[in-house]
Amino acid sequence: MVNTLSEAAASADPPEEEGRDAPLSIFLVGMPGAGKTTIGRHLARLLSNEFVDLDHELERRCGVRVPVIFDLEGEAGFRQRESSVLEECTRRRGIVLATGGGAVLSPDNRRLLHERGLVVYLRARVADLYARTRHDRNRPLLQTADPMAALQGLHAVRDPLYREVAHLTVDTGRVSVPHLVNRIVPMLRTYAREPELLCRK
Ligand SMILES: Nc1ncnc2c1ncn2[C@@H]1O[C@H](COP(=O)(O)OP(=O)(O)O)[C@@H](O)[C@H]1O
Ligand SMILES: O=C(O)C1=C[C@@H](OP(=O)(O)O)[C@@H](O)[C@H](O)C1
Ligand SMILES: [Mg+2]
Repeated sequence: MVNTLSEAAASADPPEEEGRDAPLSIFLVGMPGAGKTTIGRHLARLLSNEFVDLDHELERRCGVRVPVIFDLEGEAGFRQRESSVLEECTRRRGIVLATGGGAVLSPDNRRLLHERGLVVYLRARVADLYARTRHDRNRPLLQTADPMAALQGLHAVRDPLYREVAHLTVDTGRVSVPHLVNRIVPMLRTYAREPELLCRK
């Protein structure tokens, strides 16, 4: 894996329609409820970038919501579709992409994310994730008798993967979305100026 954004820029496969000088994309990763969709939308607005949510893109293409894909094709079917859309979306430059929480499970997805853009891990405590997702019925993996235990299990498996794939990590606990966005933007700017200084995990 490359270690800095400049290496990422150099190693990324340029999309056919854009050259290597096109602006890099920002890829948000993290657990369900970390705030990828919400923060991604705000961040894109502030940066005047296009916002893409991987789940919404998948839903648009399939014509059904994520839980229906899980019902019809199981998690394995969902992951295949997710990987295919991720491969396409990560080719695009200058976007803010909110991934789904499980997108990092595939080693190929992790490689594409890390090599093609700047990956930001939105980190959150399991208790906060639980509070933010407990009333939402659109996350099939959390529709269990004990969603807190489900989140703990997912976090144990995935936290090392988010750390592995990320160029930057941002703690989201007890910080409002606007504050987080205002915190992330200067980090991105510093990183873009001096990428070697900010290769944090
Ligand atoms: N930093 C935060 N503080 C409080 N609530 C948040 C924060 N980030 C996200 N939320 C809320 O948590 C819920 C889940 O956020 P979402 O963006 O869908 O997460 P993800 O896409 O990572 O699963 C939403 O209702 C959102 O408004
Ligand atoms: O954690 C996961 O495996 C999933 C997270 C969801 O996205 P969010 O992380 O935006 O909730 C969605 O992709 C799907 O329900 C699977
Ligand atoms: Mg989301």
